[in-house]
Amino acid sequence: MKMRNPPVNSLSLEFLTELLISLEKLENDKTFRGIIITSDCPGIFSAGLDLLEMYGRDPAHCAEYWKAVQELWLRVYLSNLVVIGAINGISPAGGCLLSLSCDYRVLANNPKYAIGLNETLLGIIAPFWFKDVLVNTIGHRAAERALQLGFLFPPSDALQVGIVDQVVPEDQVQSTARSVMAQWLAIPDHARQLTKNLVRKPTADRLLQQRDADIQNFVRFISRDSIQKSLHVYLEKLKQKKG
Ligand SMILES: CCCCC/C=C\CCC/C=C/CC(=O)SCCNC(=O)CCNC(=O)[C@H](O)C(C)(C)COP(=O)(O)OP(=O)(O)OC[C@H]1O[C@@H](n2cnc3c(N)ncnc32)[C@H](O)[C@@H]1OP(=O)(O)O
Repeated sequence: MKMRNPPVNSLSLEFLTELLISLEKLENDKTFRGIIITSDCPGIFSAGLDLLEMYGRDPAHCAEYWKAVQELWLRVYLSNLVVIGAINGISPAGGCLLSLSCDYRVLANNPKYAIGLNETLLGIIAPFWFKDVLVNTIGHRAAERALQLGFLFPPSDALQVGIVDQVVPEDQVQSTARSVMAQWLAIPDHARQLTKNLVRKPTADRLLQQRDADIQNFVRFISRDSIQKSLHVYLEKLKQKKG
């Protein structure tokens, strides 16, 4: 699955909906047993959640958006398919969550391709289920530092801390992802799927048990004047960077 939402594969409501529909189709087609998620935007896996879906929007829109974010996460995280991330670009925040929700992550060895949950740098916070997935992946202490400081790990650090499973030369990302897929597909589906569910269900259940409350928390938080100001400042910084 090649993500194509130029210029930066930001996860807008429309794009999330497209991804959800595509995933659902693949899940329902029994001839598919695995997917490789990668990007069609040069140098960018995904810029994460679309800031314009959270800035200057009314509460109803924010609620609809957050529901779609939750939905995509649950679908990828709990997918019965083998999901491999072929991460061929930078992957901050929501882009990192998408990567972390794969069963295996292969990152291209380019110092620009940083990955991490950088929410605090925007003046916002990673929701508890983003945090849970990071803690599950790199452990409590490393996650505590990474989350507070908004670390974006370059490939060598990303491998060392375990946020990705493999770092390979850029031209080998897709072929490595395909070899990894072959290994994973050698396992009988039912055994692998039940095991995946056993490991991941408690984390997903934490959100499933409080989805509506999570949406309300998000809407309350994102609608605060101080948070809207932080988003404004961050968006202006992105604009000014262009010069
Ligand atoms: C108490 C209870 C709390 C409950 C929950 C509360 C909290 C809310 C949590 C919300 C979670 C959010 C997670 C996220 O994912 S936030 C998004 C984080 N993303 C980023 O920080 C990345 C920002 N982008 C960049 O750093 C760069 O754009 C880049 C990806 C490195 C690419 O750089 P470059 O190639 O130089 O491209 P430009 O910077 O020029 O960007 C082109 C274009 O795209 C716009 N853009 C970039 N990123 C986003 C984005 N994420 N959303 C929307 N738009 C984006 C950028 O502004 C440019 O637009 P213009 O061409 O119009 O100027």
